[in-house]
Amino acid sequence: KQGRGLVPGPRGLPILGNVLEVPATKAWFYFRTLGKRFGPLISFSIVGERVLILNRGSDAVELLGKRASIYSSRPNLVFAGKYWSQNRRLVFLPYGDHLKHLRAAFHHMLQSRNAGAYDVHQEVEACKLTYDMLIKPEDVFLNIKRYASALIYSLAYGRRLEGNDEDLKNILGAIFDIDHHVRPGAHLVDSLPILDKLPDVLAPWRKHALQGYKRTTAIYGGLAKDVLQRVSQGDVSTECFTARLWAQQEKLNLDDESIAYLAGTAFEAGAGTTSGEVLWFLAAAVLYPETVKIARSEMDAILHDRAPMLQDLESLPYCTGLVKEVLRWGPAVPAGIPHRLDRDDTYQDYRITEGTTVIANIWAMHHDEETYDNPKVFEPRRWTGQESGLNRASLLEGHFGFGFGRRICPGRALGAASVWIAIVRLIWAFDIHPDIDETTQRPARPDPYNPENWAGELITEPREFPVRVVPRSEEHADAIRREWDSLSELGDGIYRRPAE
Ligand code: HEM
Repeated sequence: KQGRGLVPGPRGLPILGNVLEVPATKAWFYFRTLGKRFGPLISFSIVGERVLILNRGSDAVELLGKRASIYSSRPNLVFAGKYWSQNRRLVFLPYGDHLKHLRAAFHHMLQSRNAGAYDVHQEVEACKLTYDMLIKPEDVFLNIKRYASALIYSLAYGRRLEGNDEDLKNILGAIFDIDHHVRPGAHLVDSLPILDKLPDVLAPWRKHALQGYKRTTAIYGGLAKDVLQRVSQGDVSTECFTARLWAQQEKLNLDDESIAYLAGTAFEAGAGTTSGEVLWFLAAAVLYPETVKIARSEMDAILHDRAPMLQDLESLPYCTGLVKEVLRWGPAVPAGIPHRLDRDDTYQDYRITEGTTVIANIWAMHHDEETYDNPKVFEPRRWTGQESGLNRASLLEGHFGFGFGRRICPGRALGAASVWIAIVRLIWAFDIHPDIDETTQRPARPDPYNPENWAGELITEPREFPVRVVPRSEEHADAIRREWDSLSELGDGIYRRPAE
């Protein structure tokens, strides 16, 4: 074969390329289907921009991982990145010094003073999740979303979400806006950056984006200033990302707005992903009830009725394998976040040109038969039985759910542990049954192979399905009520409880 051709892919129209073929929604399914015709690497163009799709993990490890020095940029998002975010959202930044600076600050922000300090937050909120399931069984999905939001809110702003519902409404509004504006095709200027050369009068979208920036800055800025005020009154004694940034503001060389956006970004990137994974667990529990039974017997045998804590993670290999399997089987970010290639490159027999947008189809990678045996099947045992056992770090290995190389998710350890404690607590306390689906008149089957069962585009979750989460016994329901009652009595000191 002659070398150095372009990666194969569907032939598109002149100028428009394949823009009319690529579906605007759930594109990871379409990209996987293309793989059946063209192989694991596929390329095409969209209005002049080259796009490379990676459907197999080993290619992503090579390109986005080993060659990270040139594959770590992001496509240029003029509307959402340059104007709406004023380059303060690190997730949209091209690779370079500004990104490195903000990623370093982000790491610093997540660095807890005390080992295990987040465990208390995660366990308190997981207890609240089980309590909510008891008292609001009709709100199964909402209870899980509330869990993830309350957790990130407490870590980011050092106080409980309860009683601060207005904040949650504002933050979710800001997330909704930004999500809306990054959708493919949302703004022509993102496909044709030359339009950014137009003067304001011919580019009314610019004003619109700047207003969005102002609105979001008021929300995130207000929350960050409030932390500063509470710190000065000696009123933030718990874990708090924002307080940590204020304390190091000079050393980290951050202006006030950057601090506000770093904490806001943690919320944007961390809440929907965490709840998305816990919700995919619900789908797995309905489709593979025997795995939940095995996990529960393991817990009962080892913990003797006690509710699981994060410190039990290594003693519960099947449960930990189950959580890892959730991260593989139902990735919350199925098409990753696009990377961009900074220089011409060659790979295998192919030429990949500078500026190519590289999409890691994480969902296809996780369902690739050459990588995993029977990938369609939810099977926790594929992760157990290794001699070294499973620990917190191994939750992050063997799959691609947290992305790649220099853009790998900086919140992955926190996210994986939050997903773990929520899932094992739910298994410990509740039976999960499918409810009758009104259209089919059969028990719901939220099969992830059907695009109809997915909600969301960048950050996803299973579309809501009828499910019942019922306490497994009156003793377990009582234990949850008792635990929550004693935690609530601690008031603001709730997260200071020594982890027993
Ligand atoms: C189970 C939960 C989570 C999942 C599945 C997840 C997944 C991902 C993925 C796939 C990416 C894209 C990586 C790439 O471009 O290659 C990403 C990026 C990111 N994540 Fe997460 N994430 C989770 C939780 C979190 C949490 C809790 C935080 C913050 C506290 C967070 C913060 C971020 C940030 C800031 C980025 C952008 C990094 C960059 O552009 O350099 N994530 N995440």
